[in-house]
Amino acid sequence: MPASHIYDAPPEGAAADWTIDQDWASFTFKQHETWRTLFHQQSAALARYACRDFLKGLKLLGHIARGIPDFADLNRRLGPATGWEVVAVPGWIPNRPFFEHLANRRFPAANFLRPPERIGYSEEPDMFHDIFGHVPMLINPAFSQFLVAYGEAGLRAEKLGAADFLGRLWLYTTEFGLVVEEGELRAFGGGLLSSYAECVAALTSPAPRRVWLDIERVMRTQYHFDRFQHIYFVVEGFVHLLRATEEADFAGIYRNISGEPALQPEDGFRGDRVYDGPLQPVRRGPAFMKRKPRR
Ligand SMILES: C[C@H](O)[C@H](O)[C@H]1CNc2nc(N)[nH]c(=O)c2N1
Ligand SMILES: N[C@@H](Cc1ccccc1)C(=O)O
Ligand SMILES: [Fe+2]
Repeated sequence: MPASHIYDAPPEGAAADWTIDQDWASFTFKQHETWRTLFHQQSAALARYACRDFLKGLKLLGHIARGIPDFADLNRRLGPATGWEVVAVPGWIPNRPFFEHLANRRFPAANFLRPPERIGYSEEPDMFHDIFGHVPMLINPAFSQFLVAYGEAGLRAEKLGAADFLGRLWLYTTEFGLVVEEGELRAFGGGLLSSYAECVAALTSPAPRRVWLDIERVMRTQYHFDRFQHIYFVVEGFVHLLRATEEADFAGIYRNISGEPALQPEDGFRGDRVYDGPLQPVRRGPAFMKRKPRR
């Protein structure tokens, strides 16, 4: 069982809002090396696979190529460019503080880094996943506002006991969401952008189901947390995602679906609008995977 940083009580040193000191000085040369390897592998691989605003956001954060970023330094750039700040958390925190941070434009980022042997895929969100996978997308105003609307909806859902249903909306958009841009299928979900292996599968494999986003359908659908998804949802664009979230009657949806069994990720569903557009071609491994010509 992989080491899991899942907390139901604030660990030693965490504040009441679950934030903790990033303790940037504690990271070793080896950990900065792991970060640099992750950064260069992922950015080389994503040029054709990531949505355009992710690539733009990554350029803005370019200095994080050098090694593990000091969040205080990162925030000096991120704040003026997006209105967000990154706050360090010890790992997976309960719904309430998580929603609270998002509603106030504070992005919770894990304060630990995956070990070198988990470079291609990590079963749990680590700092690389949060900073590389999620933060660049904050420069897209509609997506950034979607996260705020999501946090606010989460705080309301929490009162109804519906937070886990809303967690599915996060998972199938912010974690593993796909978007069509100029006719091309691209990834915007942080869980894809921080994992080359799953990003390629989500964009090129015929195996997973791909369905146009419908909020109620997403909230019915269970997910796997620590392996590749069996179904991916496709959005037409981020304004569309924001609009759908702002207009959703989450209380009504919750009443509709809470009495029915959840859909398994493998299940189809009546009314699914299947995405039948083009997939991405499988490209030869990115630069770092090309065999060096034998001298
Ligand atoms: C931010 C992190 O990468 C991950 O996406 C989110 C997903 N949903 C979550 N939901 C809760 N309640 N707590 C969390 O820490 C997270 N982490
Ligand atoms: N699989 C992602 C991390 C992740 C795990 C679980 C949920 C979301 C994201 C990665 O390798 O970076
Ligand atoms: Fe995430």
